[in-house]
Amino acid sequence: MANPGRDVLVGIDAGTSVIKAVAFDLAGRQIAVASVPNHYTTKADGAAFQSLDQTWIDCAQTLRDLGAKVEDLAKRTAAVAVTGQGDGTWLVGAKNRPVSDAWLWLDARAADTVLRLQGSPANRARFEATGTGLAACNQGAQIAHMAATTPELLDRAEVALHCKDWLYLKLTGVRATDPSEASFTYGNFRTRRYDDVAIEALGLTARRGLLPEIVDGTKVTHSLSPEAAAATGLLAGTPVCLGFVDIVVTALGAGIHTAGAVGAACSIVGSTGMHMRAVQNADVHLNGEGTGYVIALPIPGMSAQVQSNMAATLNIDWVLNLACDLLSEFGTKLSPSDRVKRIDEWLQLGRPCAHLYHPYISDAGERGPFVDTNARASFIGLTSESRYPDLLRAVIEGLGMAMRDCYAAMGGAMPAELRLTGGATRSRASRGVLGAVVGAPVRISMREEAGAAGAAMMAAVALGAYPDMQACIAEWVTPLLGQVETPDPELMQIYAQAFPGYQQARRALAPVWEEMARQTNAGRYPEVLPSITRVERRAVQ
Ligand SMILES: Nc1ncnc2c1ncn2[C@@H]1O[C@H](COP(=O)(O)OP(=O)(O)O)[C@@H](O)[C@H]1O
Ligand SMILES: O=P(O)(O)OC[C@H](O)[C@H](O)CO
Repeated sequence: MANPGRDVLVGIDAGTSVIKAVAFDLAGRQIAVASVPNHYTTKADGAAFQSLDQTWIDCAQTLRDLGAKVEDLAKRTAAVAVTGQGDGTWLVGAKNRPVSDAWLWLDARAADTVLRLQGSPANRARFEATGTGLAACNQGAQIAHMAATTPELLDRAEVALHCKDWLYLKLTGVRATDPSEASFTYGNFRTRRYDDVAIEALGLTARRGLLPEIVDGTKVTHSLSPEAAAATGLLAGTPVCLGFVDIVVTALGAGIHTAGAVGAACSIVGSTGMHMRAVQNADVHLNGEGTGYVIALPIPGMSAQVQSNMAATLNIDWVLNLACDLLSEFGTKLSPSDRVKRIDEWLQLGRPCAHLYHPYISDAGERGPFVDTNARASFIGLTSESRYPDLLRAVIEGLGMAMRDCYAAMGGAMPAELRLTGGATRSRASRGVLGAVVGAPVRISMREEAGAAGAAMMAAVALGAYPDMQACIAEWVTPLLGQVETPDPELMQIYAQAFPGYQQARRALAPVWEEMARQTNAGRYPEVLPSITRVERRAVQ
């Protein structure tokens, strides 16, 4: 290590719901966490945006709060590593000032542009290079949409960043992105560089100047600037590591790749669902439909083969909110933690496979294993006997069905072991359902903050605390993997029999969603009932 006496690594994970800063010792033991809620706004036109300045203020706050929890944090910090929510567009202009609010991965405004680009003959070549299907959440699609609709925004921009890149810029003054976002958006996962074919297929050759330098955080760090030191309470000159996108560093921390584990896969069941396995680049399977992501891992020559459900726990929140809205009409208020506590009870009361639920609750539709902005959630099989616990159970089963749909589309065998992380995997009952639907034994990690840990692991490798990532995994990840939880064979059979119906129904519903979207666009149906306002997490515009 370059600096003896510096015995703490700080990982920042700037997520969609929460921004966290976590302190670890050099062997990966968690010391303390500080967090603040993230703020973003959604609008009826599909917009989902957040303020760049506020994101930096929130991030700096978590670092100061962490400093209040860890004695002598500033002097002891060997490095800071930053990861964050992926996709989206964070435009920065002159003097490193934001050009506008950031478009998030949840933003659906680029849907028409995605359809146009998908229809172009160049799209397959783009997919073969990036390994990534185009969806409205991708920065490439969003910038192509801006180029067609609001080119003045791009004219004012000097660089197009992602969330973690913006925080890296605020921490170090360096405009950069990492190999994972660069290659799945505009590049080639094999070379981890930008690719002319991919950029041209998006129609963005003329805007190429917006793409920043690619920095591999396992090899290169930059120093914390004096301004950032003043804002965060850390010392100027502290090395800062630009982490890969949160999806793969979370998977790294949660055990996507450990020595000798054959057939292991990793699912993050958070706001969004990310289902993936670590493969050698030569073994990546590029499907005929051109969907999914291939995201470089911070391990040489390896990528995560990913299929993603746009919404995972957002569906659980929706069904819980439904109950809470009704209860509050009758004067009963349930706090968010009260609601979550009832999940297990309702899950036990609900009848297995009483209904089918398609968890496409996001306004942006679905992105894996099929891309359809018009896709919408639905229950199938309601009867007069259907009760609330049945619905709650169907929602969690639906997350499992969507997960199985994703793994089935990846090519090769279904997972031999499913390593789970994210809010919905906290309880054994929910894990039991998810494992039984996918038909795989489940394992969770004792690691509480997998995303921040994965970023900190990159800093540990960059500083030379480990000879390579494999050695770091052996100390930070493998020992924390919990017992194997075997799913109930009877449940597995019930779900295996129901799964073809789940797929058949979602295929059959596609023209219905299309027609509904047409009607909505024609103004026939109001987007939201006038009495119900959308969740405005914070008014930033
Ligand atoms: N026991 C559970 N079973 C199923 N879903 C859960 C459970 N606990 C939490 N969740 C879901 O996970 C979401 C996020 O949970 P939480 O862990 O509090 O947040 P985060 O993942 O952002 O840290 C909750 O809003 C809920 O939808
Ligand atoms: O912020 P979270 O939900 O942890 O991660 C979001 C992903 O990076 C996003 O779904 C990428 O499109």
